[in-house]
Amino acid sequence: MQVFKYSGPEFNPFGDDELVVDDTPGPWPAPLAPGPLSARLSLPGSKSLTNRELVLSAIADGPSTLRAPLHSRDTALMIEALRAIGTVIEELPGDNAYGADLRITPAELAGGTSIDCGLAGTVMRFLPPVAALALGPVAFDGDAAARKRPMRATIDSLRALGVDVNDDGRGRLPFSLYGTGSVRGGEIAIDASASSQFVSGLLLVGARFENGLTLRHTGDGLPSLEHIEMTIATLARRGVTVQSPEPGVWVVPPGPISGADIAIEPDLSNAGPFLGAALVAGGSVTVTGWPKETTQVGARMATILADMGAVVRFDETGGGLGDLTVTGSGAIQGIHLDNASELAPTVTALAALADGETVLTGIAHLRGHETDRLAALSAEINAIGGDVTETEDGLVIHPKPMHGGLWHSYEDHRMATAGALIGLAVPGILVDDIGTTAKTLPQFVELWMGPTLGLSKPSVDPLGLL
Ligand SMILES: O=C(O)C1=C[C@@H](OP(=O)(O)O)[C@@H](O)[C@H](O)C1
Ligand SMILES: C=C(OP(=O)(O)O)C(=O)O
Repeated sequence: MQVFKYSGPEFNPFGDDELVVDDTPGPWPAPLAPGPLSARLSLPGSKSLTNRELVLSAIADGPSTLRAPLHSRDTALMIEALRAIGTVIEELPGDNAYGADLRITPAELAGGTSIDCGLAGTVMRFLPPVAALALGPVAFDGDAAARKRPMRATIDSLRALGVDVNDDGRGRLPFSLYGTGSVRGGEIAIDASASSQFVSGLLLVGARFENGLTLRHTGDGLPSLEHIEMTIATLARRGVTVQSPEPGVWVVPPGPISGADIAIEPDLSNAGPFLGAALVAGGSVTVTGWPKETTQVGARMATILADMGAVVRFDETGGGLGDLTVTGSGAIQGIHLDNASELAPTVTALAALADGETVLTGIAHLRGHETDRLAALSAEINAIGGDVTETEDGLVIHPKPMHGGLWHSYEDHRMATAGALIGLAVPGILVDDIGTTAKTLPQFVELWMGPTLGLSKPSVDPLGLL
């Protein structure tokens, strides 16, 4: 693990001290904001879009090219998994700031292999239905933390589709399946209340099942509907039309999936902490390459930050893209927000620094994310003097002065960035494992210290703007 720390006195990031990189594992002193910000940055590709497009490219009728895909732990795991079952994935020459474009050539899928899901929900929920199309056994496992994440709907749905699955009955990783080279498909019902990824994983592959797929969600509320919409939109671009005759029911007809040339949008959820920094420190942060139309839930950050007191501006730059600029005064308003999805850790960090109460609802399923995010956020903020209460389906945050201390990341990239955000305003926050940001944004520290805070020379400047 690479750890970044200052060569000078801790908690004094404003002097002449140089940013040095060393390899000694240790906590990362989150820098205080040096004053109002004036930052402009571009971000690497979306995890959710990259991993959907990788899957669709692997089961398409012809080759695909992914432009500006995300290169991070979660996408590397997806690439390795698809290669393990036979897909050819090559890096194309080029000089992208955030890593190579990818050429994906589908091949006959073969089992006889094992897949490491790491802690990636998209790998553990999207890959098993793909592997079921392969000939031969495929074993799935992941990090110790991944063995706690809900997997029952994936396991049960594969069985209902006629796939032979071997598991220990806990509805968790590890398990293995025995592909026969085809999947019968047809009509099934699942309880997807623990994760929208159960639905997305099946919809992505449904057109490849002999009878297609009719999927009915039977449980309580369905979380992260935006992510299901994203799945349907990525399928539509490849010629697969998913019908939804009633809420919670989706029909995927059997048929072809086209190869495609796809430009991946920047990750708007990962933009959250950077844009939120303007609210904490004051000043402005601009994220370039922001798509005018998108299915990413991260786009909601623009409205959320406006509701929390920011001035948000979108300047079109052409080609359906623009610059999103968030300007803050340093004052933050509390909000009531339902279904914050993967944005919840960022919003909670901001709420802890706000002037009034924040109530987050509709996020009970965050207990099954990289860690139990409701427990982790309340434990960490309360440990540094804050006031967060867990409710049945969310959090209530009351602003309270906080003090420095060790901030635990729980192997969760969004817990680590939440610590960095609080550290902008609270002196002495030490994030125990900032390296966990590599799950979806390996350049987090460079972008945070460089373009955002102006504390170091950025080594990533894709648009030559900095
Ligand atoms: O499909 C996806 O790309 C995702 C769906 C969501 O999962 P849940 O529905 O489990 O929250 C989201 O939180 C995750 O970060 C990415
Ligand atoms: C929940 C998340 O990840 P995953 O794709 O592993 O579910 C997340 O990125 O916030």
